[in-house]
Amino acid sequence: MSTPVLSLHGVRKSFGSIEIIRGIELDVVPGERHAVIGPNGAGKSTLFHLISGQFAPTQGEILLDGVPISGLPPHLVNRQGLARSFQITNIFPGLSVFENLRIAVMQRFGLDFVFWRRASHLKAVTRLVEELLEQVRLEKRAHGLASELSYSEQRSLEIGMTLASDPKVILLDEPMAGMSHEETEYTTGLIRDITKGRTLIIVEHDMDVVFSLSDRISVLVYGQIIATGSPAEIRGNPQVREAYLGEEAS
Ligand SMILES: Nc1ncnc2c1ncn2[C@@H]1O[C@H](COP(=O)(O)OP(=O)(O)OP(=O)(O)O)[C@@H](O)[C@H]1O
Repeated sequence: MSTPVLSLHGVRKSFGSIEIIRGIELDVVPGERHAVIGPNGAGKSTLFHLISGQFAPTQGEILLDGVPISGLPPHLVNRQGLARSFQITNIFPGLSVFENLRIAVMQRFGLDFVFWRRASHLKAVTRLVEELLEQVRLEKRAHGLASELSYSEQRSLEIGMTLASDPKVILLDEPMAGMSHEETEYTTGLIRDITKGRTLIIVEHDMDVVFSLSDRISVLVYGQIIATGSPAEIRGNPQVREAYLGEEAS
């Protein structure tokens, strides 16, 4: 296995006296699409909060490209190269699709106003925004208001904003939540395209999506990873079937 881009060693998280994450060991390799699945309340969201810096672990270490990030606040974790989708609430509904993406690109550079007055710099930003529009297939909607997009288009925009920082690792938290079958199929294709050559970690309840999209799957049960493997390995794992997948995997 190549050197992991994200590693968790002995990661634990307690709230008061209750331990929710109970000693996670996980290596995610560059370029893989890795899903985390598990029953309700297993700790998937908590795990994402730990990786993206919303929570600090009670114990253990998280490394991004070999650099310790555990305990860093979200904006510094983001600067190290990890981007997490923050759902539609992150979109500015009164701005156009183009303007939303431009804000995300400008945040990436984080430079002051004087920088943005240079025409050449603005042109470079516009080019990046146009590339993102193409990647998330929103070119035709560029000048419409974000609030006028369909639900799945808003998710696409939000994914585009996540890509704007050119992250090493992308975290997507239930991207298909609330989507129709058609929207789910469309968004799965989009995620497959935009994550080519990138590293994705996804939490998703739709098992068709998980098994078709992932290179590897980790199964989280009661705060512990009980198995990590290819979709075929996970499907055939008796412990996983018993603890979680049950008849869904058949
Ligand atoms: N800030 C918190 N304080 C106390 N308990 C918490 C906190 N956040 C989460 N928990 C508890 O941790 C457990 C795991 O929650 P979490 O949301 O991580 O699970 P999940 O696997 O994402 O669930 P779901 O699939 O339903 O989204 C739950 O019992 C939850 O009540």
